[in-house]
Amino acid sequence: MSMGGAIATMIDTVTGTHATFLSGPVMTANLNINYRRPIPLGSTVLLESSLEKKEGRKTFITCRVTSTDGSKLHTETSALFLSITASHLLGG
Ligand SMILES: CCCCCCCC(=O)SCCNC(=O)CCNC(=O)[C@H](O)C(C)(C)COP(=O)(O)OP(=O)(O)OC[C@H]1O[C@@H](n2cnc3c(N)ncnc32)[C@H](O)[C@@H]1OP(=O)(O)O
Repeated sequence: MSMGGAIATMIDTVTGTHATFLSGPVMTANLNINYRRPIPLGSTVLLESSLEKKEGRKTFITCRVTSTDGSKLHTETSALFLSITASHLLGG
């Protein structure tokens, strides 16, 4: 079975890339993952990332991890990304 942290990395990467595409530079503020069914090691899965809403600096994204045919739901996630400036990245 795949580890929860590895699954979270996959989800953070996909939703973070999606949020960056929509909103420019962002950081993950919140990642809320419900693990519904285990992911067998070595299996191929589908990640579907959707924009829920944008409110000012906040970009809310949802993400489902399913089997490739969509029949098995592995995880459901809601994520919040906050737009940041270059100075935030430098610790300012
Ligand atoms: C491959 C490409 C991937 C790209 C994406 C990569 C994403 C990452 O993994 S980044 C690494 C992990 N994330 C981090 O280390 C982030 C650490 N946290 C931070 O730096 C800051 O807390 C940060 C930037 C998220 C927010 O700080 P800051 O910009 O000062 O915002 P702040 O003023 O506290 O809050 C702004 C608003 O967001 C809300 N907010 C902030 N954090 C949260 C949170 N965790 N949950 C809910 N709401 C939040 C605040 O309530 C506030 O709301 P409102 O304006 O309505 O009052």
